[in-house]
Parts: sequence; structure tokens; C-alpha cells
Amino acid sequence: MSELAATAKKLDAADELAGKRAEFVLDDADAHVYLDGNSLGALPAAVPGRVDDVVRRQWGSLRIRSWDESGWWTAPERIGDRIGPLVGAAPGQIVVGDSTSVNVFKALVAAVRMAGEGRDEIVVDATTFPTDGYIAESAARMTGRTLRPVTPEEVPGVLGDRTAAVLVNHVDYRTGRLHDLPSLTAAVHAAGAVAVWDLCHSAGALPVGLDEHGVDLAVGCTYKYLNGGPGSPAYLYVRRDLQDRFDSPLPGWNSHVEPFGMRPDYEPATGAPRGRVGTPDILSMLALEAALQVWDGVTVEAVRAKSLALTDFFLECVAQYVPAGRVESLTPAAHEERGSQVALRCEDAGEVMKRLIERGVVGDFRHPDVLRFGFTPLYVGFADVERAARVLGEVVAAQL
Ligand SMILES: Cc1ncc(COP(=O)(O)O)c(C=O)c1O
Ligand SMILES: Nc1c(O)cccc1C(=O)C[C@H](N)C(=O)O
Repeated sequence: MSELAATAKKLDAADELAGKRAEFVLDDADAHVYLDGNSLGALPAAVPGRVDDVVRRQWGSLRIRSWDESGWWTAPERIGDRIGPLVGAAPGQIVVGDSTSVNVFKALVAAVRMAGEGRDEIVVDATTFPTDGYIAESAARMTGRTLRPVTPEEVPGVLGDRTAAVLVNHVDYRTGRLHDLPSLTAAVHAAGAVAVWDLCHSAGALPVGLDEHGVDLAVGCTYKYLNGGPGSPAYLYVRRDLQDRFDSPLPGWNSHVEPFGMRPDYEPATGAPRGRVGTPDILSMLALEAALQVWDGVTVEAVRAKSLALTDFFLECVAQYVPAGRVESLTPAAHEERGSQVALRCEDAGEVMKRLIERGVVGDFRHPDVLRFGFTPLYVGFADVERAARVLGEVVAAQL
């Protein structure tokens, strides 16, 4: 056994989260190493039974009664409150529903409306996952504001009296860089603007501290580190003291103060339900609720500690196994700047990832030259990490 394999064994033996892997449906450890949970989280074992019950009993037998009797109507806020502790939000501030893209739209337009008429600029993360940029451009056009794309590092330097809202990613989807949420939020507030954070790549991987850091609005998906399943609904956080000022650009009937009054005039609900739009996607939503059970007894701090240990160990193994100069890490070495993934620049990344997947190491490729490896601490172990780096070394050596 190599020295690194022996180290992996020791680290796995000491891992307090190791038992969580059994709560997921995964192949045998020697079949696949799954390092793509930052795109689609693995299936929690509790989900199929719950979905079966929701479909057969709640829908099949109870039918319409399930809106009340099975808790369908209140699911968006109930599940929002289950996500709350994972992102540092007290109850009553998160509503689950719609996609991240739709929630980016709701949050950004509402942020511009909160900021008031005098402010004519929306600042957006220029390195963002594309959907946020596309929607910010449309939101700017619709609200008559100018869009200013800058890197997160440049944000403090462009803030001023003109800034209405700022949309930033907590963790960069390509590089895995973790942006400084507390200081950027404080800078946005000092300029009198509204901060909107996209938590897709941080929620469930590291502490976010929404309430603690006074974030105004936040959105995120649930199919990555929260393991909600393909297309599972996203969520929207509106800080409690801003909820009365949240003026939704999509005021659907589910966000009405009296939805079943069927009134022609719109009067918004109070609290988190104001972020709703239309009928919730119950099947996906209740699958997500079952998926969130894996968090019982787990703290985000423990997940973060393991995440950093996994990514550190991966970088160490890559340095040992991969021929010098073949890959270059785009992910910051400093812990305070790292999310839960490692991105390696590699000239023939598309071909290399294909070979890796053929050999059972599943990461993903991002244009034009990035190998991306996501580490989900609830089901990835140190032996997985050692194997992934070793196979990567063999694959790139063969491609030379
Ligand atoms: C940062 C970020 N925002 C948004 C999205 C996607 O949004 P949606 O769930 O609407 O496809 C992703 C990934 O798909 C993402 O990485
Ligand atoms: N949402 C996705 C999908 O529907 C298909 C394939 C990938 C995704 C993703 O989530 C991609 C992911 N946001 C990324 O960071 O690349």
C-alpha cells in the first residue's frame, strides 16, 4: 500500500461523518468515485420510499385532501425552515419553490425596487454561472437600470450612490473560489445598496451565516450539496426586516394574503410566503424534504472541516501522482477562499475527463479546459480522493 493510500485509510477511520455514506444509494466503493455532487448530488436512501408514499397514498388515495392532510400547502415554508439552519437563517425567512433562475429574477428585481428610484445601476458578478448574468441583464432592462458586470474582487471599488443591487456568487462554479460574503455584504450596505447572494455552490458545503452577516436576499439550488434530486426546487431567502418591502415581480396567487379568496386585486402575504409564485411542485419538493433527513445530527461546521480536509488531501495526492506541469489548480490554496471543489486546468481536459469517467472517477468538464471535482463530505471518503488523484495521474501520463 502506498503512503498516500495508508494515510487515506487512517483519515477514513477517524472520520466522524463516515457513517453517513450508508444513507445514500451509491455503487460499491470500488465501482465509482462520485465527485460530481456539485452538479447533481447523490440519491439519499430515504427518498424512493417517501416519493412512493407521496405518489400512491397522498396523491393516489387522498387526492385533493392532501393539500391539507399531507401538508402539501405548507411545504414551501416548512422545507425552507429545514434548510434555514444549513445557511444560518432563523425560521420564517426561506421559501422553497421554482428554479434558481426564477428566484434570481424575483430577488434581483425586488432588490432594485427596495433600493429606490434614485439608484440606476445593478452590479453583477462577471464570472457568474451564466444564468445569473442573463437574468440580471433582463432585470436591468426591465427596471430601466444599467448592468455593470465586474469580478467579485472589483465589487467594492465600483459601489456608490448609483448602486441599487449587487448579485454575487458565494462560490464560483468554475474555480471553486469562495468569495468573502461578510465583507462584500458590509461594503454593499455601506453604499446603501442591496446584496443578493447565489448560494448554489456553498449551501450544504460550508457555513453561510445569512442572518449573522445581514445578507438581504439570497437564492440557491437544492440539487447539489443538498441532494434534492434532478430539478429539485430552489429557495429564496428574504431577511425578516425586509419582508414587508419585498415587492415581487412575479406576484402569483400563491403569494396572495388570501389565495382562496380569489380576489381580483393583489394583496401580498406577509413573511416568507410572499416569495411564492404559483402551485408548488409537490413531488420534487417532498423528495427534497426526505433528502434533507440526512442532515439530522450533522453540523455544517463538521461538514466544512471534512470538506477542507478532503480538498487539501486531493491537492496533496495530485501533487504526488500527476506529472509536473500537466495540471494547474485554479482553486485557491487558502482555506478561507476555497469552496468544496477543486478545479484543475488541463490542456486536454475534455478527453481526460472522458477517460477518468471510463475508469470510474466521475467529475465533470467545464469549457474550455477545466477538470472539476466536487467533494460532498456526507458521502465522499479519503480513499475515494486518493484513488481519483491516482487515476488522474495515470490518465494524464497516458495522454502525454
Ligand atoms: C451558481 C449557479 N446559479 C444557478 C444555477 C442554475 O440555476 P437553475 O437551477 O435555474 O438551472 C447553477 C447551476 O445550474 C449555478 O451553478
Ligand atoms: N442544473 C444542471 C442541469 O440541469 C444539467 C447539468 C448540469 C447542471 C448544473 O447544475 C451545472 C452546475 N450548476 C455547474 O456548476 O456547472
